[in-house]
Amino acid sequence: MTALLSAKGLSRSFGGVHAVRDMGVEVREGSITGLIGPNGAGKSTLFNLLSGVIRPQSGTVVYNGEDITTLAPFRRARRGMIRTFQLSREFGRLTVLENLMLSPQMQLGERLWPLFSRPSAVARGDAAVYGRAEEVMEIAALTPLRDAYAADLSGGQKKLLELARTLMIDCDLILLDEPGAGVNPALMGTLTEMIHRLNADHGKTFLIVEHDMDLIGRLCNPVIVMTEGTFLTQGVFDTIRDDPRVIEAYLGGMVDV
Ligand SMILES: Nc1ncnc2c1ncn2[C@@H]1O[C@H](COP(=O)(O)OP(=O)(O)OP(=O)(O)O)[C@@H](O)[C@H]1O
Repeated sequence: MTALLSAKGLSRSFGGVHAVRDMGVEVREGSITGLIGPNGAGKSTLFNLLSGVIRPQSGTVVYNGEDITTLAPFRRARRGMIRTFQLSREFGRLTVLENLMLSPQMQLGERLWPLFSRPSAVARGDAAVYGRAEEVMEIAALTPLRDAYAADLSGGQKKLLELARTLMIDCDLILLDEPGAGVNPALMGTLTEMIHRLNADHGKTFLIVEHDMDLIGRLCNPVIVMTEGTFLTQGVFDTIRDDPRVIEAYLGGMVDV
């Protein structure tokens, strides 16, 4: 399999802190690749560099053979690469359906104002967008919640909505930032199953940053380990878990892998 996303020599400092230094990463097409590391290892900064939220001070990011190092996030989205955020970014006073219908405009950098100034346009919507929203709600088990306000959803339901919103545009690569954070065990099963199905049945490639090792172990191959801003190792989860260098990196932070 070829690399859908590849980054080389990425570095980014904040003041004197080298959050990411000389970091390389490859995400194979069709994989669910995990990214782990102790607190402060640089995972979120790397995610921000890969998704274009911040620019690297050195290094390159290549997606689908194209150098996208300096492209804005919405331009990356237009090329088929979408990300979610650790804290869900839904509109609390809109329903699940309305959030989904707004999502393409948001992700593709189009103007939102006309939609808010003409709320009936959201309700009516474009037939194709409405149809896609119905499909996505089915995939994400959100159909029973279609008219619920996003603000009233549980933490786990918000994570499902966040993931569902990425499906509203035609994307190949989804970057998930801690999808399991704040999700109760019952919904964790639904979320894990959804990611698995999107990969196996819909051909989506994933890069997932996650602290929940159960989710990483169940879904991800390979698993990339970062520590102190840079690449430590990568491999299958069972090997990574027993690697003394990985244990040492985590034990420095007094956390079991
Ligand atoms: N905007 C910023 N300004 C200053 N320092 C920052 C900034 N962003 C990140 N850092 C620092 O860079 C280092 C890496 O942080 P980062 O959030 O990328 O790590 P992480 O692996 O995602 O951590 P966690 O697992 O706790 O979310 C940390 O020392 C952090 O304090």
